[in-house]
Amino acid sequence: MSTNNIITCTAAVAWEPSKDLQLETIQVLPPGPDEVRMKVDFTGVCHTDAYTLAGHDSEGKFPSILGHEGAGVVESVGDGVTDVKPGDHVIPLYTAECKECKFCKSGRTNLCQRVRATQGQGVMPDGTVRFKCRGQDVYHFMGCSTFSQYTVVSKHSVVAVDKSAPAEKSCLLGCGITTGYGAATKQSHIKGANVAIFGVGCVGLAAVQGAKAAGAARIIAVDTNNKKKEFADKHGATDFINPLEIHDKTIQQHLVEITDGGLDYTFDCTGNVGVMRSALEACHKGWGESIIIGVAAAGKEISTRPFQLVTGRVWKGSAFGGVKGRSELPGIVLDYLNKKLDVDSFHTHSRSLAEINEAFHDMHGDVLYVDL
Ligand SMILES: NC(=O)C1=CN([C@@H]2O[C@H](COP(=O)(O)OP(=O)(O)OC[C@H]3O[C@@H](n4cnc5c(N)ncnc54)[C@H](OP(=O)(O)O)[C@@H]3O)[C@@H](O)[C@H]2O)C=CC1
Ligand SMILES: N[C@@H](CCC(=O)N[C@@H](CSC=O)C(=O)NCC(=O)O)C(=O)O
Ligand SMILES: [Zn+2]
Ligand SMILES: [Zn+2]
Repeated sequence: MSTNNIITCTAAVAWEPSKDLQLETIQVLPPGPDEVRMKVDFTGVCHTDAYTLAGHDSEGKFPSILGHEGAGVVESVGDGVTDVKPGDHVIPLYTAECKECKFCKSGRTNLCQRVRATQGQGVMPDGTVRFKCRGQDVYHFMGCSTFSQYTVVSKHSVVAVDKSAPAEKSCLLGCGITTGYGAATKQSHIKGANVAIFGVGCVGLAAVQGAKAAGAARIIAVDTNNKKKEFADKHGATDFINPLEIHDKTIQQHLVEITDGGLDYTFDCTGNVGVMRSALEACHKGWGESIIIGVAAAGKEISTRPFQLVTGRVWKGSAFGGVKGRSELPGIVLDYLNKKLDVDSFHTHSRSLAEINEAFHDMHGDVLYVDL
């Protein structure tokens, strides 16, 4: 049943790049056809939010409401919405799934394109926004905008999940954990493989966990921060290497030496293009595959000698872990509830919405959530 009321609530607005978010009273317009308005109960803060706020995203729009790692409850739905209803516990999806576009039907990717163009422009699929602040339009972000007590998303960008999942934990499945876990578990030959994961923050640790769950033989965590060793070990890494402690050779030379020719799979979870090169060149000749997960700043480019690819190494990438949100995320939430997937240990801090700028400052090296 559609609704016409405007909700007045609080949101953290990003007015301009590199400035603190401002707590504002905003108006959230009713959901239009094929749209869902939800109350956001909890949101994580992801490095991609920080990267966009810092002005590093070529698609970044201001003023906007950032945040894309949320969980909450459907408040109302527009005409044409059948998959979710008021009261459903939901997770918004920055990687939509319409189940009808060429991409969705290909069976080869999770990158649904149904709402992607307008999402990148910070607007709803009809080209308008649902947020107003101080009489001004405010842009959406990644189709989610979870740094608001209420948000509006496309029906293709939201999925209902088990009501028993605590939202302060399940919100983390809206991005970081699913991204790393999915990227590892979806590699078809990872069972018995030798794997290296570069950068073991939230995404990399989840990739470690996924590699272990999928039966990888050796899981080497590579990180410049020795404090991450304890976490990598806990999630299932067999080795921890700090590249800053490798002398007289590159990290990729070292990895190739200690793995009898290189890794079957490597994952970049740093967003650093130099690390991406190392990860590719640490792959085994003939078949090693390197998966780029990290998001590099606008204008950055990757490079390697083409010979690296001629001789069989494969460079590819992964968004949201290759996970199709509406089809697969409810199952991942169940994996969490059934203790197959550890989410709890990723929850390190809690903050109120009023403290969201502190949450950004805290984020370095940690995963946290914000109580709305
Ligand atoms: N493709 C996708 O769908 C998604 C991509 N991302 C992206 O993934 C990336 C990782 O996110 P997240 O895990 O939250 O980030 P974190 O910053 O938490 O983790 C990165 C880790 O890499 C370490 N590191 C930094 N430089 C190097 C280096 N040269 N070699 C090895 N390790 C290094 C960092 O150390 P230190 O602690 O000292 O900084 C940190 O431990 C980000 O770029 C993020 O934007 C996130 C979600 C989804
Ligand atoms: N907008 C950026 C690219 C940002 C990016 O790569 N986003 C990732 C998700 S990062 C999540 O925390 C992603 O899924 N990309 C696929 C997509 O379709 O956006 C730019 O313009 O470079
Ligand atoms: Zn994210
Ligand atoms: Zn689609």
